[in-house]
Amino acid sequence: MDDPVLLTGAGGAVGEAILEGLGEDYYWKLMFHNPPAEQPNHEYLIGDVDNPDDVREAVAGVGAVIHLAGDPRPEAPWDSVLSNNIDGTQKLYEAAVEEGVEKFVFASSNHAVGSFETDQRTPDMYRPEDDFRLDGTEFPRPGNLYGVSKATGEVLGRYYHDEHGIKVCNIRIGNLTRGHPPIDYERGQAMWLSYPDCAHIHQCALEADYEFEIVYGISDNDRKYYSIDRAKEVLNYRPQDNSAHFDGENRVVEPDA
Ligand SMILES: NC(=O)C1=CN([C@@H]2O[C@H](COP(=O)(O)OP(=O)(O)OC[C@H]3O[C@@H](n4cnc5c(N)ncnc54)[C@H](O)[C@@H]3O)[C@@H](O)[C@H]2O)C=CC1
Ligand SMILES: O=C1O[C@H](COP(=O)(O)O)[C@@H](O)[C@H](O)[C@H]1O
Repeated sequence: MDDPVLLTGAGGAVGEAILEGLGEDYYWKLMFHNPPAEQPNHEYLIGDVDNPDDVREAVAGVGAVIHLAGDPRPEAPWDSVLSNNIDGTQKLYEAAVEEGVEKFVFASSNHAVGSFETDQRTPDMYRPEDDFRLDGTEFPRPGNLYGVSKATGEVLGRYYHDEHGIKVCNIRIGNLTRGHPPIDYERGQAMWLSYPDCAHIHQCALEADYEFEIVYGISDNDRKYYSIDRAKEVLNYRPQDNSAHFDGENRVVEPDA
């Protein structure tokens, strides 16, 4: 991607992981909701994705969008996910297709499919010997209204791709934590996404050739109930991390050189 890339939600955790890994690799246009504490090293603007003027300004001149902005709380109430996640995503898509943006990468979530984790399947599905896998072809099954908003974001992408041709990659992000996987949390270890793998999968989504995709964004954990085969095949995703390579906070196996 040679054109500038808009990163919404740039001040958050996922934005931090992406900029740490790819800060030098693209001409970034960062969108913050509130003024950042430190002066960014990249072009930036302050705005609300639920404001049509702000999103028009944000997409001006960019070739791709990584859309992270929104309310990330699994317990977020409907009025918040309706405005920040659903309306905000729709307004951004509308502005992006009007601008002729080529690619739109959407931060979807494990919570879009949270209700697959039934009492019958858990906790076995969080363990390495269990072979239950979701692969991105399944219909969403959210377990909360936040998950509904993420599933809706995916469907908005389907519509804007089919009717307007924009290339769309929905990444159902697992559990991003810095440095090491969550501790004493089997589910979180099974869907861990390391900071380097988070940056890498977003770079893959900016560079690969596809039309409309739904992939899982997790590291290559021994324990997993999300398949990463589609991300490997279509995006050429090659994760370096695995939650099994950690004992608590300590890495006990180095990533392959
Ligand atoms: N961190 C994780 O493990 C996961 C994150 N995600 C998704 O990734 C995205 C980023 O998540 P995080 O970085 O963890 O969250 P975060 O809360 O750290 O960052 C979100 C950013 O979006 C901004 N924002 C919120 N509403 C906005 C609006 N109306 N207009 C403009 N900006 C707005 C906030 O100011 C914040 O900087 C979210 O969409 C979240 O749902 C999905 C799955 C897992
Ligand atoms: O979508 C998200 O998922 C992560 C992981 O979910 P959790 O239920 O294990 O906490 C969550 O931490 C993050 O806030 C959310 O945006």
